[in-house]
Amino acid sequence: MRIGVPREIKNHEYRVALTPGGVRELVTRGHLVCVESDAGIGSGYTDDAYREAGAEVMADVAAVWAGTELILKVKEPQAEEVARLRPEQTLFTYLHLAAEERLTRGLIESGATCIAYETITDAFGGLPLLAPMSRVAGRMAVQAGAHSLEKAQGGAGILLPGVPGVAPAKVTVIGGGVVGENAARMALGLGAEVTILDKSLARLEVLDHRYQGQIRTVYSTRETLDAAVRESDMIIGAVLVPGAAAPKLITRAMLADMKPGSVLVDVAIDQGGCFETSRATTHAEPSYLVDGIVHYCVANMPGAVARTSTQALTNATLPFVLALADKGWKQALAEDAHFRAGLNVHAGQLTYSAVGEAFGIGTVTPAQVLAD
Ligand SMILES: NC(=O)C1=CN([C@@H]2O[C@H](COP(=O)(O)OP(=O)(O)OC[C@H]3O[C@@H](n4cnc5c(N)ncnc54)[C@H](O)[C@@H]3O)[C@@H](O)[C@H]2O)C=CC1
Ligand SMILES: CC(=O)C(=O)O
Ligand SMILES: [Mg+2]
Repeated sequence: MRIGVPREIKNHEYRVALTPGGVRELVTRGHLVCVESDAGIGSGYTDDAYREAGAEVMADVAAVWAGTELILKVKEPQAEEVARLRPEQTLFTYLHLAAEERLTRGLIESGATCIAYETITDAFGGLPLLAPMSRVAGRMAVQAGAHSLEKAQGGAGILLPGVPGVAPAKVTVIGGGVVGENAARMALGLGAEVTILDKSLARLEVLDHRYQGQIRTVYSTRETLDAAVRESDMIIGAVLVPGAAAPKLITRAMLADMKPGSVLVDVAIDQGGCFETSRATTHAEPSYLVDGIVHYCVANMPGAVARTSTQALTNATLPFVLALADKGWKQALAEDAHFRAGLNVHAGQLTYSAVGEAFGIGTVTPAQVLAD
């Protein structure tokens, strides 16, 4: 199969969808991999490293898209990339469609087969291609939040761990999944006082057991959210309803109850955000103030630590990439129900019901598509 790896073009996105090691795996199996010049440079991989691994490095981005059957990316396609997609092509990348109606309609119109990393499932109820980046984003959320608490960023001027004689900051994490647990671990390690809110008692039980009282676990209700808003110096939004738009858990009116200069880090922004006042930002201008509260809402946080993130992402995607290349999308998805859950769009039809519900678009199931 001919496989294309374009350079990522989203603002301050430095990851790449395949390492030279991944290229070598594909080439060894007889596939042809076309990598756009400088696609890996932000992650520390030179064009020569890709050539040595057996890739064809192409300066012309149009040729990478035009000459290949499978396109591997990291971030959702930008408008100029959607325009390059063809009906016979398969696109494998993060999509986060429930947050972007225009992109959803664009992919439907393209006629291409679009498989989202973030909706692929595993046998343990997890999301194995979201998890590596959720670990990165969870850990980064505390770094970003700590920076945002500094006066120069509009923050309250609080040092997360405090110092002897001065109390540490209070950090609340809403959603104790992969992002939430990683954020809580970092905040704990830095000496903050950490609380996790979740709707899942089973998840809170796991966290309680794992952290042996070092992290408070609280069932998420209107009442406990109100208390978190009043008491916290930093709140990290880390909820997920897979594939669906994030629920708005903190409204604008609630900001009035927060301490001035407190910080909201909305990691769930890639699914639309879980705070009413969140809007997606980029690493160029990551935060803004609303009613005296600092908002950090970068939708591609792992892009800033591209070397770590590219390696972690491609470790997880490679087995799925190999299956697509060896078998073609139809057989690969037919043989694996968890991989099939990644199918979001095929031949002009939406195949993911939570996205259909978000935008009032009719859907068919992946199983129906495969039966055709
Ligand atoms: N901004 C960025 O750069 C990145 C964002 N993300 C996003 O972070 C979000 C979280 O991802 P993961 O931690 O991997 O998901 P996860 O599925 O591991 O965890 C989500 C948690 O939220 C809980 N939850 C759901 N609804 C809730 C509610 N109403 N109240 C309280 N808790 C609730 C669930 O019980 C679950 O424990 C996703 O939207 C993901 O796409 C992930 C990586 C990078
Ligand atoms: C998960 C995601 O959207 C990211 O890593 O950018
Ligand atoms: Mg996005």
